[in-house]
Amino acid sequence: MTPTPADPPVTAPGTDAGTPGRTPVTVRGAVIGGARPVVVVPLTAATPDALVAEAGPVVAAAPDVVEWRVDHLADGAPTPADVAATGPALVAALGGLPLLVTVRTAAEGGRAAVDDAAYEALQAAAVDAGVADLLDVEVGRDPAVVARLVERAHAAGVPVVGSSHDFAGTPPRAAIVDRLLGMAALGADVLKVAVMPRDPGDVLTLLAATWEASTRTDRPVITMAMGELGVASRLAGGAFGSAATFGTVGAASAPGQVELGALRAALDLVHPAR
Ligand SMILES: O=C1C[C@@](O)(C(=O)O)C[C@@H](O)[C@@H]1O
Repeated sequence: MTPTPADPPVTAPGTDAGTPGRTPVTVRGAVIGGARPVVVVPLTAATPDALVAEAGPVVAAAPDVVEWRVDHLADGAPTPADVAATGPALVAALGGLPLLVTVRTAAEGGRAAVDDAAYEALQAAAVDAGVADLLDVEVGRDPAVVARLVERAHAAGVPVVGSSHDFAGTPPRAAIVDRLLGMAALGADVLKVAVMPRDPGDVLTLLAATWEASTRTDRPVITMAMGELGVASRLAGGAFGSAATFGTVGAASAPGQVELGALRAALDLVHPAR
């Protein structure tokens, strides 16, 4: 980018040296915003039994964080009671690995066709059941719902991952940066944006926005360009300031996710000293 007088000093992402005020989020030993991106593996089973079974090989592969895609439960129609009943068994199966709880709505590429009230109830159930180490909150929902969920999570000591998905395309760089920084203003502790690239230029836009945003906030930023075109962002996003990357052990939860072993090999190349 072309620095303007208003721009803060540019520093290497993921290094504490020279990055005043960078605030990593640490959950059960996983440092989000540390020297190297954390690897997150999603679980997408539709029934409680299948979810616990799905967790087995994931735990064996030892990712940094596990994501529970609650919207896949009950074939896309989970109730708060389902969350409260299923969550503890999953947590027990995870053997101490940190759990990110996500209800991905249909509007953002997920399975849950829920209104704001139902969305809030599902998320609240996860917090109240004590199963979430991190809570994904879609910042595009009703602002009052977002504010209440952030407050509820924080009252329970649960950091919030603000999230926004654009499955239709890639907004301009400034819009992506505004979206990320806007999440911080809403109280999110980690700021996450996923976009769908239409050409390689869109991937560059996403990476440029990642770098810019990560120099303008102390909070960890997570980004990815989805689909085949975006794979480079999942492998090398850490070099541009992204604090996490989603990989698979079995089922993927979004297009373009890379198998965990291959992802780790790439991270070893991109972040050799860490
Ligand atoms: O927000 C994200 C990122 C993601 O959409 C991806 O593209 O890897 C996968 C989702 O499961 C997760 O909630």
